[in-house]
Amino acid sequence: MNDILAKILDTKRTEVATARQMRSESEVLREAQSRQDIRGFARAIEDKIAQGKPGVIAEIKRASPSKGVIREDFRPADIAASYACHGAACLSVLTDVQYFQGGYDHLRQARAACSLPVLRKDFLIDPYQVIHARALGADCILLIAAALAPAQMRELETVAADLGMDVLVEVHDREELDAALSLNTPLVGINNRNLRTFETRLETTLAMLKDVPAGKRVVTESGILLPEDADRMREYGVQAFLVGEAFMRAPDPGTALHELFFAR
Ligand SMILES: O=C(O)c1ccccc1NCC(=O)[C@H](O)[C@H](O)COP(=O)(O)O
Repeated sequence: MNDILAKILDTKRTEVATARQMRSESEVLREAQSRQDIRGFARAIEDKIAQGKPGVIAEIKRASPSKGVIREDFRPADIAASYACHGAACLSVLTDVQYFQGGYDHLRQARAACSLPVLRKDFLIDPYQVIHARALGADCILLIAAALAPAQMRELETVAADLGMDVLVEVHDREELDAALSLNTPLVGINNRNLRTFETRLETTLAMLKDVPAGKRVVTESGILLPEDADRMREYGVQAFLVGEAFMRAPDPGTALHELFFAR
C-alpha cells in the first residue's frame, strides 16, 4: 500500500462510505435520472476526426500528485470557454479534491460555460460514484484498469450506460488492455504515465497500438507537451488526445491548445 494509486483508492473507499451516509444512492439516482441533458462524448470525438481534425479531450486540473500545483489562476468556466473556442472536442475535469485539488463545482462550472461533453476525471470504484457523476452533469466516466478488476469495470460500465453516459477505459500495459477489451466502449485511453512510478513515455502508446483491434478508438493520454509530440502520434495514426499540463501551464489554455494541434 505504498504507491500513490493504492493510496488514492483507499481514500476513495472512505469517500464513498461517507457519501453514502450523507445521501442515499437511490436519492442520487433520482437526481441523475431526472437530468435530460446528456452530451455525446464519443460522438464529439468522432465528429472532429471525421472533419479531419484531432479529437482533443482538454483537461481542467489545478494540481496533480506528480507535478504539485500546476495552475494558480484557476477559473474552470473561463478555461472551458477558451477550450471550446479553440477546437476542443470534449473536456476532462478533475473532481478529486485531496490529490488534484479538483471539485464537483469545477465540473458544474466548466460544463455550464460551454456546450462540450464532459468527462468526470476521478478514481471510480463504486456504482455510487458513477451515478453521482451523472447527477453532477458528467457525460462520460473514466475507468482505470489498474484500479479495477474486469468484472468491476463491466459493472460500472453497465451503470454508466444505463444513465446514457460514455466510458473511457484507461490502460497502461498489455494485461490491462486485455481486460479493457472485454468492455463495450470504443474509447480506449492508453496512459503514457505509469500511475505508480509517474514515469511518462510516449512509446507506451506507440508500442500498444498494434494490439488494439479495429473498431476501438485509441486516446493517447499524458505527456503530450509539444507540437512534435502530437505530430509523432499522428504519424502512427493516433487521432485522439487527452492533454492537461501543457494547457494548464499556459496563460490562455485554449491558445495553447491551438498552438499544440492547429498552428501548422
Ligand atoms: O498526473 C499524476 O500525477 C497522476 C497521478 C496518479 C494518478 C493519475 C495521475 N494523472 C492523471 C492523468 O493521467 C493526467 O491527468 C492526464 O492523462 C493528462 O496528463 P498530462 O497531459 O500529462 O497532464
